[in-house]
Amino acid sequence: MTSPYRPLSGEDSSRSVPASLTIRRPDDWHVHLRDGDMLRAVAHYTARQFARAIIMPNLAPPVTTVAAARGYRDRIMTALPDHADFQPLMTAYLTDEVEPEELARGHEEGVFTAAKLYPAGATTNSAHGVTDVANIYPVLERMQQVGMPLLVHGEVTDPEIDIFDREAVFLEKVLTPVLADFPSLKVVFEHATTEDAVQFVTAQPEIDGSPRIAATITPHHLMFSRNAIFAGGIRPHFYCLPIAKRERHRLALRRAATSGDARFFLGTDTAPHARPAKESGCGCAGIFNAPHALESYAQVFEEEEALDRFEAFTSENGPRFYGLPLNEGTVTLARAEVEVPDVLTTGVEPVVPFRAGERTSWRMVG
Ligand SMILES: NC(=O)N[C@@H](CC(=O)O)C(=O)O
Ligand SMILES: [Zn+2]
Ligand SMILES: [Zn+2]
Repeated sequence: MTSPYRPLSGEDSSRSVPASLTIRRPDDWHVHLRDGDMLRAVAHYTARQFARAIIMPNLAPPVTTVAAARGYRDRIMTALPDHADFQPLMTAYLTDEVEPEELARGHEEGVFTAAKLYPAGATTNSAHGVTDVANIYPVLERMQQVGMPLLVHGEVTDPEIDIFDREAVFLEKVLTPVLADFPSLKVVFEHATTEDAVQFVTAQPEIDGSPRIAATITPHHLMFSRNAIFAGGIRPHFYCLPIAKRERHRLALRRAATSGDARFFLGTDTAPHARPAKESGCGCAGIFNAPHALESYAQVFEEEEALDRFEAFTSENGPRFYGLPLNEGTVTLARAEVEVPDVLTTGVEPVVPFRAGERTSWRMVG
């Protein structure tokens, strides 16, 4: 089968690529760990590579209260091997009904790091999301007051809007007024997929010399364009939301991620679904990239000849934006291949990982 990825440009022998790379321990600023059997099957992949992760709250039912977030945090820690050195950073799922005081209390008590806006119907488990951003204005007011960041799945849900345009329309119709109405609210534009989003983020003025908006970028949106979803047939394991866009956008994301600009940082959006739920007449959106996420990012930075900016993207820009300390300790990647399995069968249900059957060009070794 031909690979839908851009070929490694490492064939050029005039370029010197280090045999290994040691960086400050990284964090993952956008992760779906799920719950129950799936949580137990996947959590260790994220904890192996990352010191901390922003845990998405789109469970069924969603995580909307401080008590639910504490319970979920405990289940995550229980699912990990003993002595795992990993800190889940919890988020609240915004609904039309969420109470501003519940969020503020969760933030004050150190349970909620941030709150997540899913427009109702935009993506997996978003049925309880916000139907009109006007409904959460009192919540945004309170978040702005207490300095709690707003994380957004930035797509409009109007079925009249073409799926490839939903991110750009969200920027204009939803995010622009929110930023104007809440001038000191901090925002993370999650899983940016368009040149429009890159330009939008870089165009926003800073507050007192610090960015007030940043964006996470996934490995998969850096590695393939929408052609991969249709390469020789329909390939459900390349389907996620926001959907991959045309090549021009992928190249803009690669420039942003590797630029060293502090407003762009690592967020894998690892989103496991059991194989039957992906390989279906109506397959779920989401790509499970946790097993080799760092390896994938390293490959992109190598291809862009930007390995000197890798650590800023993986380990510095995120904590600085969130106002958290940088991690102590390091991880090391070697310029060596790993064969990604076709399917992972350690859980109750099989899950197909990102890059299944491919060889990575980097390997995390410690
Ligand atoms: N990214 C996805 O395609 N899916 C995510 C939800 C999300 O991040 O939008 C999921 O929870 O499966
Ligand atoms: Zn999303
Ligand atoms: Zn996500």
